[in-house]
Amino acid sequence: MDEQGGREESAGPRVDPAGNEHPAPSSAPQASFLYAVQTILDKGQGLVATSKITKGTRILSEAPLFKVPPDKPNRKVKEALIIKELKRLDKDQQRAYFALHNAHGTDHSPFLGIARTNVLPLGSQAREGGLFLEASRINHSCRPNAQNTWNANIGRLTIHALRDIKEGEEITITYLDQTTEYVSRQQFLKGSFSFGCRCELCVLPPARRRESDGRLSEINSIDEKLGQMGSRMFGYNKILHLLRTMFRLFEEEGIWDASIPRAYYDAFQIACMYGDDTRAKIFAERAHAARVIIEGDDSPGVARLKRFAEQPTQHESYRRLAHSPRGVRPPQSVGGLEVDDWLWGEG
Ligand SMILES: C[S@@+](CC[C@H](N)C(=O)[O-])C[C@H]1O[C@@H](n2cnc3c(N)ncnc32)[C@H](O)[C@@H]1O
Repeated sequence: MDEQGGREESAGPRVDPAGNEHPAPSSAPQASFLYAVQTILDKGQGLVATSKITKGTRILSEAPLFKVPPDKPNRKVKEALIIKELKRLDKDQQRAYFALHNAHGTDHSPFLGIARTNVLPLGSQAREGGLFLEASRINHSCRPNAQNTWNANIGRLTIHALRDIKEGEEITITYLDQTTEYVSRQQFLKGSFSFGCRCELCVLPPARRRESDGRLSEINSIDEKLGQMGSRMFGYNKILHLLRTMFRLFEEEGIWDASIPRAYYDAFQIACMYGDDTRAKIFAERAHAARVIIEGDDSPGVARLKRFAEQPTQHESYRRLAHSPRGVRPPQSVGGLEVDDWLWGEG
């Protein structure tokens, strides 16, 4: 499929995001006709909000046309598997597959080129991907307003609004980690998707872009340190301090995605390790609340966090680093400020 940048907008089919065949059981707000597939200047097709979409809304829920194995070990094997899957589809579905964008030109066969351009991951750590006809039309932004998540409970990919989206605004997801710095972002997007990103973050003036890169680099360095948090290399208070710094950097960078519940989960784990039940419970509750916004309340990850929020002591690492409880009751809240200082060990 060729890029159609600059053409007059033509509203495509409207889609019922709840999916009539398999309605999603999530209680996240949903509405019909939330988006239309349209031609977007310089981006080919994309999804545009047809009404205001509030943060946490499930915009789309879609079953894969087929699943795609990881790239390695062998391209030929992968291609043969895709061809086998395509043969199982009906003619309309095959046509829809070949109408998807191919960012790889003649570098690969169309079977592989289309798959490599459009596959979305089936889980944050999953090597397997899925081919989705509707979600594949969502373009990238380094500061997206929506997030894709594979929900294994319902066997569907879901897209949720990360913030309020205005009517007429394009719906975007990110194709890479939001903490990737400018040059690496551009290289990856050019190499894997053949475009130079011109999102709000990528068009910042050079001085502000350097500041942004500095924050992203600091987030990544904290993340590395947190990876060693079970090793006693850093004490409890130091880790809490690092996490609070990370949340401040997320806020300054405008990052509000799965990194938020992940960081609260890290905080939960460390509080568990030190037997700090009170903080562990609060961190698990925050991780749960953030993840519900991003994935709805029907995903396996959300159910797990709910269990930990109810019973933090059930976590496998509970009191692994300290045998006596560290928890103290939180101070009385005055506008929430003291509680947050106490929570991060800075009160
Ligand atoms: C998964 S497809 C997204 C849907 C695609 N626009 C279409 O017409 O089907 C990925 C391709 O969309 C285009 N694209 C996605 N995000 C873009 C962006 N921010 N700027 C320019 N092009 C973008 C690139 O051509 C990329 O290879």
